[in-house]
Amino acid sequence: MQIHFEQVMVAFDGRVALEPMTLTLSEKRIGVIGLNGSGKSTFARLINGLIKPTSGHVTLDGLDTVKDAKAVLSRTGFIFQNPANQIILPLIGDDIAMGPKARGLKGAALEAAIAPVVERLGIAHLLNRRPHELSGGELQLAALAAVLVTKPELVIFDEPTNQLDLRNELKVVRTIRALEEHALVISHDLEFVAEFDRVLVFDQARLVFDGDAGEATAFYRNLVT
Ligand SMILES: Nc1ncnc2c1ncn2[C@@H]1O[C@H](COP(=O)(O)OP(=O)(O)OP(=O)(O)O)[C@@H](O)[C@H]1O
Repeated sequence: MQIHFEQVMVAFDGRVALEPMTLTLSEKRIGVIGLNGSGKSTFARLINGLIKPTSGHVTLDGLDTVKDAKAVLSRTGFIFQNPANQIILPLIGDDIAMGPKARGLKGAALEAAIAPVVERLGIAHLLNRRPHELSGGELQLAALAAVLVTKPELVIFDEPTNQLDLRNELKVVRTIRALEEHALVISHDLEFVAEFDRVLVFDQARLVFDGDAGEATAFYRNLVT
C-alpha cells in the first residue's frame, strides 16, 4: 500500500497543527514519534480520512481520503488511544462480529471471517465478556480483532502501549510485530519502533526527521535533551 501526502497542511481554528508536507510511504512498519501536541495524531488521522486536509491531498493507492472516503475507510483500520471507546456492543464477541455482519456475512461465512482472527490474537476466552471486564491489553486486542476481521490493508495505532503494564505491553508489541497487515504506529516507546522499517519524527507541527529507525530515535533523543 502506498500512502501519499501532497502539500498537506492542517489548521484548527486558524492554528496550524501540521505544516505543509509532501511524503510517500510504502513500508510495512512505520513508526511515528514526537512530543505531546507535535501533530502525530493529526498526521495519522489524515491517513484514514478522519481529519481532512485544510489544503493539499492525501491518497492511499491513488484513492483520495476526501473524494473516495468510503473506499479509504474500508482499506484502513484505526486503533484509538483509548480502545474502550471504540467497542460499541455490550459483548466483545458481538462487537467483533459487527463489521463482517454489516458486510452481509452470516452463518459459516461469518464464523470463517472471525475464527482465524480470534485464534491469531488468542482472545477466544474474552468473547463473552463486557468491555469493562477487560484489562487495558485485552481491550487493545479486542479492538484490534474488530478491526482485523474487516480485512484492512493498513492498521493505524495511536499509542497502543500507553498505560499498559509490562506483560500487556509485551503482548501488544508482539502482536503488532507479527501482523501480516501494514502498520503505522504512533508510540512513545523508542525500543518498540527501533525495529521498524521507517520512522517519522514530529516536532511543533512539522515533520523534522524521516528515515532509518536508529537514526530517527537518536535524532529525537537529541531534540529533547
Ligand atoms: N480537533 C481539533 N481541534 C482543535 N485543535 C486540535 C484538534 N486536534 C488536535 N488539535 C491541536 O493540534 C495540535 C496537534 O495535536 P495532535 O493530537 O496531532 O498531537 P500529538 O502529537 O498526537 O499529541 P499527543 O502525543 O499528546 O497525543 C495540538 O496543539 C492540539 O491541541
